[in-house]
Amino acid sequence: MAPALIVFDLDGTLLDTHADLVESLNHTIAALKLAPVRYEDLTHLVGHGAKVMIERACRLQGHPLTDEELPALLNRFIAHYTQNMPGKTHPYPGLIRSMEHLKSKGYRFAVCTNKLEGLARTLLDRLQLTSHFDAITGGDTFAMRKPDAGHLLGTIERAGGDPSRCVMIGDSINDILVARNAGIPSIAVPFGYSDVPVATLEPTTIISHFDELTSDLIEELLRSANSAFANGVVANTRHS
Ligand SMILES: O=C(O)COP(=O)(O)O
Ligand SMILES: [Mg+2]
Repeated sequence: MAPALIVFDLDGTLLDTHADLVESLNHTIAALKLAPVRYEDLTHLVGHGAKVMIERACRLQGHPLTDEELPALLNRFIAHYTQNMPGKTHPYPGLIRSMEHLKSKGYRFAVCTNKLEGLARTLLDRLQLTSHFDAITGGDTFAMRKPDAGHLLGTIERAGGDPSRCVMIGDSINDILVARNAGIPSIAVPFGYSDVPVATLEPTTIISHFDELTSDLIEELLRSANSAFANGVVANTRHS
């Protein structure tokens, strides 16, 4: 049987990006003389792409944005974030070891993030991680983005994967929803930026450290998902 494709979310799943996101976001909103946001605010701000993050941060600090204000702020964010990459950003503990191990068994990897694709690529390049992934797609790669199934299914297609041999791993609601919408099992990690406990998102399973991301776990998830699928327990959304 073909080895599975493991599709990762980026912010809060592959990489601990919080320090640099907070720094660039605060640099961005300082242009409007708004007070800085805190790390704790990120759970509510991150996961829907940079535009939403900037809009929400401004609203949080008492300044709802007009459509005219957003483009300049987005450019300010992109410039600052790009210039400082990789900054303090680093892979979560055990990630590289787990990927190397899974790779040696033939597993393949892709990234499906709502970050702008260009930012995701530059960040992964500067951390020398790009070569691990057969596809990297962002919130602006397709006409739709997470939680729309099309973003995940498009990522799988670009990686040459088979949707019946894929799992999605992420830290927040959009990751769990995109997997459910695409008919693919999900693994949640609790160390990212969800504003609710990840168990309440009802992922297929939860791992609290990448040491738990083993081939046994992945094969078990795929077996259960495919038998539920074959028995008609879950809707056939995979190829819609
Ligand atoms: O909000 C973002 O920039 C992206 O977040 P994600 O990598 O968790 O999808
Ligand atoms: Mg995330």
